Amino acid sequence: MGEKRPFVSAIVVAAGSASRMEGIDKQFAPVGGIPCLARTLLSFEECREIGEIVVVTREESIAKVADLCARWRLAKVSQIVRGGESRQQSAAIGLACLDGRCQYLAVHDGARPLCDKALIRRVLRDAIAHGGAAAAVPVKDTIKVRGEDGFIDSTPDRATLFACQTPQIFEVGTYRRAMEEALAQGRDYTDDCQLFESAGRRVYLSQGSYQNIKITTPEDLALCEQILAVRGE
Ligand SMILES: Nc1ccn([C@@H]2O[C@H](COP(=O)(O)OP(=O)(O)OP(=O)(O)O)[C@@H](O)[C@H]2O)c(=O)n1
Ligand SMILES: C[C@](O)(CO)[C@H](O)COP(=O)(O)O
Repeated sequence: MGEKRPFVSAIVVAAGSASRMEGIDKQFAPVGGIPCLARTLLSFEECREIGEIVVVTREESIAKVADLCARWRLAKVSQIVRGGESRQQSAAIGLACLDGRCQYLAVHDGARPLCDKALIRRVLRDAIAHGGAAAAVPVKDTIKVRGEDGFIDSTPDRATLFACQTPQIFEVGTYRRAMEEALAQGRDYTDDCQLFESAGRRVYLSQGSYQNIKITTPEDLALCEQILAVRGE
């Protein structure tokens, strides 16, 4: 008999303001002919280890996201809720909606539509082994720390530097405690690893993918199309 698989929930955060997108609503922008958010959600839908998906969006987009879920037959989406002022607040709102069976929680940016199910599985395997894991890739450039005067202060050893991505997957009890403490103390982190680490827990860096880009500025949409063409999709 194999071991019982844990119940894994996903929170897809898509309630940002896309202020660097020059007016494009990136969650609904087409990526390979499919709205970005639908493509993101399909990867989690198709990953058999994922038991439910909570989508956090802007209030004015809730009906549009519901239509998108119906159109793309996203049966695992259990709730679509209004997000908060910061990414962490949006994650906290999603956290409050999870199925009581949830043991591991995957947090993923709605704006990363090229994450595939193999990547989700890889991070989940590491999260189960270590309590928490995040997709990450080695940085390609030499990174400089700039001083206030505009000159280079230092050059960290590149071999130790990784760009962190999502999904980031955690044992849910610790994540919940870390979130409660951070909210109570007014701490607000840009990613969930920092939150998990604030509870004294370590996060393993899993092998991410250079294709798993976050749509942040308009040229990232063109980059997505090129990546899909390389993949033959
Ligand atoms: N209050 C917020 C802020 C961000 N996000 C989500 O977190 C992910 C990563 O954030 P980012 O790419 O920075 O998105 P935006 O906040 O939309 O972009 P910007 O910072 O350019 O305004 C996105 O999927 C975004 O929708 C969220 O759910 N709620
Ligand atoms: C979580 C994240 O995607 C890791 O790269 C990132 O920190 C979120 O992006 P933001 O621009 O800081 O909201």
